[in-house]
Amino acid sequence: MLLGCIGDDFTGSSDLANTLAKQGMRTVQYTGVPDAPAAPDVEAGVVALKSRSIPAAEAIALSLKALDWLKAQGCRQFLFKYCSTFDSTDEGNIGPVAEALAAALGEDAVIFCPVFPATGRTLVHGHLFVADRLLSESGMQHHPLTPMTDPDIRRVLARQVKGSVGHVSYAEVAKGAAAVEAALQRESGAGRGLIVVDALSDADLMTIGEAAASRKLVTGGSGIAMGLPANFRKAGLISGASSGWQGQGEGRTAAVCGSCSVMTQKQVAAHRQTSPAFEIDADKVISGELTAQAVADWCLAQQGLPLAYSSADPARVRAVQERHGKEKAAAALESFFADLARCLVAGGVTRLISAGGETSGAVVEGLKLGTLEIGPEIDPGVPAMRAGPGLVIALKSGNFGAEDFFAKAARRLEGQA
Ligand SMILES: Nc1ncnc2c1ncn2[C@@H]1O[C@H](COP(=O)(O)OP(=O)(O)OP(=O)(O)O)[C@@H](O)[C@H]1O
Ligand SMILES: O=C(O)[C@@H](O)C(=O)CO
Repeated sequence: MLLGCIGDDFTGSSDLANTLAKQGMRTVQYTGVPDAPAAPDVEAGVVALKSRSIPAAEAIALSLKALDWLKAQGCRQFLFKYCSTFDSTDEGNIGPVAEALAAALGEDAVIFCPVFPATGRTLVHGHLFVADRLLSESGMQHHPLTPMTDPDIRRVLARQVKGSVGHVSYAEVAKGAAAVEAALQRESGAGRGLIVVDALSDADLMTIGEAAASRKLVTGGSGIAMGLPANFRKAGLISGASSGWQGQGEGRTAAVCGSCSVMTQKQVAAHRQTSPAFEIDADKVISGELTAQAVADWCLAQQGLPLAYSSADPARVRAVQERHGKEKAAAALESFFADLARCLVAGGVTRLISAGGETSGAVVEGLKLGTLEIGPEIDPGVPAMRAGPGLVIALKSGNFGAEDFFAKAARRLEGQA
């Protein structure tokens, strides 16, 4: 294994694995820290953690454990993947985890670059945009667990870390890899070793990747991985063999969705126009009145692609959180989705689509999925994956995918182009 990656959620990890696979690295995603060695042909390993919204100390401990495993697989470089919208709170977990990994690796110039142009995330003057809106006006200010109300990533990071935050400007990135390398050294030499790096395009990410060739640790969204495989290729270390992934023809498809993000709500609305959809009432889940088995039975009785969703607009989410408490509501819904996934698979579902990072984490853990083999891309940031001989799965980050995502994912999982 050459590149060892730690993802702070499950959908984000598959986003990263998708980027690395597209760039020609043989990539595998692991659910949590494996307790056995990786297969010898894996070139990039992504250890998916569910550490985005847990207490910072726990996120650090888990990430360091993942780092130890990746080091033991022989990795030469390490990547900490977080959300392209920098989902975190002032307590963490991006800053504290990155600082702990940097200390463990002895890296004194750590890149922070959440940029993912294919999904509209760009960074300039240290400010993160989603399409043409500042992060704080993009809908992310209403995120149920990590509302993002400050678009200046330098300021957000500074509130999370012990060390000092530096910046590499867009003007420097535009000058090329040597200029970025020099700027990283300048910032680190001035004691600002946690360095936010601007980027607007895939070409900028390739430049930053080239400049990061000798860095032990880089951090960012999946975009920061774009330029790293080229360094290994240049060194003659990548085999270029194809993975031979195949879709799942037999069985049935179902979709589950706990994401409340703006894009997901559009996808749910589009799906409802043509296909069966069951709205999960959060209050009834929390009270125990609605069971996962009942929802699974409903799904399994439908023709076409059934979708079970709890997605709601920010006002309804807030009302549920006020009635029950944020953590209790999230825990109840996530354990419901884990049960639902188990019931669906037990009922014959072989192609499962899950939307939402926390939701997908619960689904993957609920199904006890171990190693995920990366297949073709469904939409930017979302690959089809094989979880075992009888199950293929797609994990969609909240804001990813086109409006017809659910139907498209079903086709890809079946093996259609
Ligand atoms: N109807 C609802 N009322 C209150 N909370 C809800 C409701 N539906 C979902 N939630 C909670 O909202 C959160 C959604 O998080 P999740 O990570 O799954 O989606 P997301 O935030 O859109 O995705 P991502 O993190 O990938 O962008 C979960 O904690 C879930 O329990
Ligand atoms: O980077 C992203 O936006 C996604 O991979 C993700 O992590 C959202 O949960």
